[in-house]
Amino acid sequence: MSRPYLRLASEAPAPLSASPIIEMRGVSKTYRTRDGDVPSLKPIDFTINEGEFLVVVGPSGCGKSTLLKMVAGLLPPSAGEIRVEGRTITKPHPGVGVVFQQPLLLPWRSVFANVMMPVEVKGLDRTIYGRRATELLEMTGLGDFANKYPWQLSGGMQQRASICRALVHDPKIVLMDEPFGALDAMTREKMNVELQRIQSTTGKTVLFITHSIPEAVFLADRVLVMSERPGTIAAVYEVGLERPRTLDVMADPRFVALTQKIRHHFYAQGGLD
Ligand SMILES: Nc1ncnc2c1ncn2[C@@H]1O[C@H](COP(=O)(O)OP(=O)(O)OP(=O)(O)O)[C@@H](O)[C@H]1O
Repeated sequence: MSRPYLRLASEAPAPLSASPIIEMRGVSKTYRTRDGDVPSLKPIDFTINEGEFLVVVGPSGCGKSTLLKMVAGLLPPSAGEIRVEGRTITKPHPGVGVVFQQPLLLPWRSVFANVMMPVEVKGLDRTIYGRRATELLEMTGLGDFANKYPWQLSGGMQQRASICRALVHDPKIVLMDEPFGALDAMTREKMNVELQRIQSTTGKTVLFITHSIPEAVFLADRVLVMSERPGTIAAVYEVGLERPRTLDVMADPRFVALTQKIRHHFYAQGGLD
């Protein structure tokens, strides 16, 4: 039977011409707690290529955030090695921007000052990167809100500001942990279109976590499906839909077929949540 979109992990090696930017070799995680060990990830071997949009979906508690935190250098693996741009990760890497589910903006700083935080922390040129912050705010429709405070913005606007903050120092890699989970459905769709446009125009490598299968297929070059905790790679699906994508792509028979295939995968293993 031909399976144009479904490839098992072992059958879907990275294309030969692509250059690896994030490499995971035998990466596993067991949390040591007072109540005993919590095995969270079984060994994972996976490569993300430069410029790739990789989306991870999986049941609640399967270790998605754990994986992202390890790639971010915020958490050490229990075993194995993660390499970013060829270097083993032992602490946060300057070429990586991270967006969490909550915008985590500082309420006493203006939107512009929040976006500029990585520039200050890294001691980068304020004039050059200030221009970049302004451009990013304009690009995400926040140009008129640079001098406002986070509480004067809607949830979607705050999340857009946090995305600007993750991009301001021009990281090659952006890690996003359910960034749109708290948004209403329409704002979320708009954010997906925007993120997809930003990624395809800037060529960033994105590792994105979501619970939404349509969101995953809309955004991804490849969707990595994880198994239940302790999680590991259950399957990798190649999306293959042309870019730029608009919301109309959701009516494309290939989009529908792939979302169904992934959904069936989840029902077969006991559901998403
Ligand atoms: N600091 C910690 N100490 C102990 N156990 C932890 C810790 N952080 C996470 N875990 C456990 O590790 C497992 C994986 O957690 P993780 O947050 O990575 O899952 P997830 O797939 O991101 O979940 P969700 O989709 O619900 O956000 C869970 O069973 C969780 O209880």
